[in-house]
Amino acid sequence: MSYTEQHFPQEPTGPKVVTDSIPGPKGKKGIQSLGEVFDARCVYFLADYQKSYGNYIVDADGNTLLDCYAQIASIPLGYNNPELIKVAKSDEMVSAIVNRAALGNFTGVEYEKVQRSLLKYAPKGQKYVWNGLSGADANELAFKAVFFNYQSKKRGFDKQFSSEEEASCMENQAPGNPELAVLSFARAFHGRLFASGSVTRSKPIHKMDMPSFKWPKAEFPSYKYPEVDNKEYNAKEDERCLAIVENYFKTWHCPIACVIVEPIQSEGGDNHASATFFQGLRDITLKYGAKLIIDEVQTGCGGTGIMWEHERYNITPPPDLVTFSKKMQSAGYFFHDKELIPNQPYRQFNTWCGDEKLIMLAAAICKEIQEKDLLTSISKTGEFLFGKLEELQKEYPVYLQNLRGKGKACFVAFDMPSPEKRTEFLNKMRISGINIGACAEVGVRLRPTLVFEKKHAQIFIDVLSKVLATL
Ligand SMILES: O=C(O)CCC(=O)C(=O)O
Ligand SMILES: NCCCC(=O)O
Repeated sequence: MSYTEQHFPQEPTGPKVVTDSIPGPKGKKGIQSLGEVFDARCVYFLADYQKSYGNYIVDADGNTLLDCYAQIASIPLGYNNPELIKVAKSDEMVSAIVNRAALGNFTGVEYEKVQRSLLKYAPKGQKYVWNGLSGADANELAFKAVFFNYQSKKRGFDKQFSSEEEASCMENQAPGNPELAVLSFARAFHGRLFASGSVTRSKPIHKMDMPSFKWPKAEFPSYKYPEVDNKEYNAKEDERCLAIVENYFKTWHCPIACVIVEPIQSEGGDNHASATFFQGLRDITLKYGAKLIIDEVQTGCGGTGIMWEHERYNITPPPDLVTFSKKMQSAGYFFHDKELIPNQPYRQFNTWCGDEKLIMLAAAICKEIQEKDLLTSISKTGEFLFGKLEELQKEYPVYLQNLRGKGKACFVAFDMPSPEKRTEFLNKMRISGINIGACAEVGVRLRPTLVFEKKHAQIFIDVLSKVLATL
């Protein structure tokens, strides 16, 4: 029996659309009234989460859509997963919810066990975790850890701050607030807060009008597909982009304390890079005494068929920090060098220091993935899906351009010929019962749950081929 047969015995056998448009009349009315209390302009449709089940999301009008986007890559094990519901109803979870601890100061007796249960699933080579609240928060916390470490090393790890440093930081001035930079890449997405917004480079809408850190932007490889026919070109792309990174280290007006990079740039267009590129980044950061942060917010927790996508590249030594959120539900960063724990308490601190209920959920999700071998099954689904997409691509080369993500489970994307065609495509897919995502200007991305099986992939392909025939 497959995972969904076992855990979602009532899962629909296919999508069912009962209104002429999505949202239908109830959804439209609901969104309009919601707009009085919430900025509802980005709402695609109103979902009914109590009725959503497994791989299917149900909307307010009773439309049942096969969900290939899963809350922007964030539902790991299907809607209303019974194993997670058990965890949610446990006495420990109830206590964590109604007695939310300020974890740094008033840690509960059970917390060590919770933290250890999460650490079991840390990426290879990582030993510690610091918890945050969202992907953007995780990245900003990681930057802080890096900056503290950078300055502590310079000052001497055990040395106290000087009075000049203390006075100047109260004026937002050096030396207490030094000029240090984070290098990121064109088309990167790392969040929308201030430091995370400064390293985000995918769309102006994410950062317009915000004061920003003036940090260097390198180029991320732009590969040609299929990869087998473009090996030489793609290898040159790696070299070109690595040379740009190194040049920034040589010429930037202040020290670059770290590089942040996604293993696959997701929001920015599902842009992949090779093991050579990532090892090159590792080598450059080591050469210049900088840290390497891998942002696994979207790629982590199994979406690419392995738990942490960067492990595929065997980066040696492992990255210094790995940030996570989305499918993990909890957020934060893993690391291995104890000196990334600040030299004094209360530097990396806030009221919550994470969220115990979500850390419990994260550990339960990882355990379920491991115990039910969901990485093997999602990889098999991905292989089947990609094969079918390659066949369709022969028939519709204009609409399935740059098909990418082969061998990376269902973390798959392709490009449409124009933004207008993409909008038409996404709308037609939705009204035909498939919820699917966009990325960059013309990209279409699949981000299903880890319990997306061959039968679901087949439904997707059937609808896709019908829709492609109408474009
Ligand atoms: O738009 C956002 O803030 C979420 C972005 C994201 O992670 C994505 O679209 O992949
Ligand atoms: N960054 C994704 C926001 C949601 C969307 O455009 O579909």
